[in-house]
Amino acid sequence: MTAEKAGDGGGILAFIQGLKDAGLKDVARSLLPVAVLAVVSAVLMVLVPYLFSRLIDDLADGWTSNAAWIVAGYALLLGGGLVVRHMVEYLGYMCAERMACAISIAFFDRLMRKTATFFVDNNIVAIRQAQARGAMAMNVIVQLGLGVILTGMVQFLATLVTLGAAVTSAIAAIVAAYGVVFVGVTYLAAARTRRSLDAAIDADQQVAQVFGNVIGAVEAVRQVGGTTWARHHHETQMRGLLACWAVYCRRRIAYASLYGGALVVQIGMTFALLLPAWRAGQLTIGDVVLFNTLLLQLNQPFEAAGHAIDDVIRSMARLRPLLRMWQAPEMPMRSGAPPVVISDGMITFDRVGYVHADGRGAPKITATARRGHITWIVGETGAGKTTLMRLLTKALDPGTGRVLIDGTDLTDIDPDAWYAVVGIVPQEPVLIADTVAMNVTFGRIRNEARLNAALAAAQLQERVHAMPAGVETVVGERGFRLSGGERQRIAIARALYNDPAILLLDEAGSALDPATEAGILDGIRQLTDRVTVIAVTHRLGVIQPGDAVITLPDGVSSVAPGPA
Ligand SMILES: Nc1ncnc2c1ncn2[C@@H]1O[C@H](COP(=O)(O)OP(=O)(O)OP(=O)(O)O)[C@@H](O)[C@H]1O
Repeated sequence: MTAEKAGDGGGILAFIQGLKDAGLKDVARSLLPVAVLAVVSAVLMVLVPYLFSRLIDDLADGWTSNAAWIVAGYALLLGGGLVVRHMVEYLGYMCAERMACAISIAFFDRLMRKTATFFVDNNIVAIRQAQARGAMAMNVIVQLGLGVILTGMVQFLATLVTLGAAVTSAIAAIVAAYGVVFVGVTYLAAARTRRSLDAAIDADQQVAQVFGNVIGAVEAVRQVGGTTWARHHHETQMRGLLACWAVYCRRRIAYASLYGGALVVQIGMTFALLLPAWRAGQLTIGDVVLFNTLLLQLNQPFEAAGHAIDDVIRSMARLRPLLRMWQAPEMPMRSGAPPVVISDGMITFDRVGYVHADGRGAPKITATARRGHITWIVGETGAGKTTLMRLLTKALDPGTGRVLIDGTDLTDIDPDAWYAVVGIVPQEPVLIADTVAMNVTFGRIRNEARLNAALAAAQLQERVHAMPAGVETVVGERGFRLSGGERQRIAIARALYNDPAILLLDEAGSALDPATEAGILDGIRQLTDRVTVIAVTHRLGVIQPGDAVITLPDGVSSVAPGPA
């Protein structure tokens, strides 16, 4: 628990630093005028009843010329106070929304740099939930901080000053003590129930993770008759979450008696002091009215401040999943790193190996890939082919040995600089719900000639031109309006679009018919005089004489004798 809390502290600092980098300073600056207005609003909340009490005393003495002025001032301040309170509320809301916007932008930037492992551990629903809840939590913290905690504190101080002057300093001290007890009990209750609150937040995040897993695989779940299981699983999790919240709420209710007790003591003590003073003629009836109004009014900010502190603590807990993700390791980027210059295009595996957490992975490989032919990586399933490819795509860093690119250690090459020269076709193509053109260019500058050339090289040009809107055809969620082979060919076109110096294909033809795969490979072979091509395959028939083969787990580089 202690380590976790310390981690949270570090997380908050890193989080604040990240927000500063994302332009939070501007948002923070815009909070200042709202804070000033919050102070004005709090002062008015005390000034107005004070004026009213003076008016009553004036009226009790008979009508004086002052009374008209006091009534006018009272009415104006009452109206003005209302306007200022609304301004604080909505300007605070605007600042909070700006802060939420800054958080979303900064978090998105961070996600872009997260390691591949991060996306293995967290699904999109869980990430989105952490982001939305975190932004909402910051929103609550800002709004309550300005509108309730700051206002409440200033109102409290102004009331004390007013009560001290108009009534007695002893009563002011009792009220202050009540405030301290109220806020102290709130803090204590929040601290004591923090464990059950954290458990509820963690359970909530778990629900999101499972929700994302099941909804992401909904068709498969339906097809195996797993909907009852999925529903039950989700319901069990939701009930577990509810149980966590019930424990938290029950514990909080137990603290309510402390608030009640504090209020009884406060009222009893203050009236015990006040009434004898009034009977002795030391206080006017106006003073008693003022005291009563302020005391009742004072209880509100105490309660509101108590709830606000509670909400802020709850919001801090809700920030935790976001903070954890915020702090998760990122790919080491080197700002201003020079572009990678590929000269010979020689890739050397120098005793390269990687072991996953489960002890499996890629064995130590020593081999070389050159231009002039395709270098195939083959081996039985689970031998470590994809793991080796993930080392080449910098999704993983070697556990042992090095990958050298024209003699330079790949670990020392900036990811962005590397991705500018490499084309990657993963084992499972990733498409977004956008057009064919967008799925090929993927945010790179669009060039019609290159787009068409890439589609042609992927044997997709004819098929795309036959589509209703050609390259502007929308492919559906994850490209599901296309066939598996078409999705794979879009991924190939995407890899070729930027004219890469190195091409990495991980079973890129697994969903294609032999003729289409052979056609694409013929085109790729023609590129090998200027492109280093490394490809994983299970179909040994695609290997041609002159190709190089790295067989896992041995990792021996050899020239294939011919088609199998
Ligand atoms: N992220 C991971 N965490 C733990 N183990 C992993 C991870 N990724 C892969 N593995 C394990 O490492 C081993 C090698 O996996 P890899 O995907 O590299 O094999 P492969 O040769 O590409 O297999 P296939 O031919 O079936 O695609 C497998 O046993 C796999 O279970």
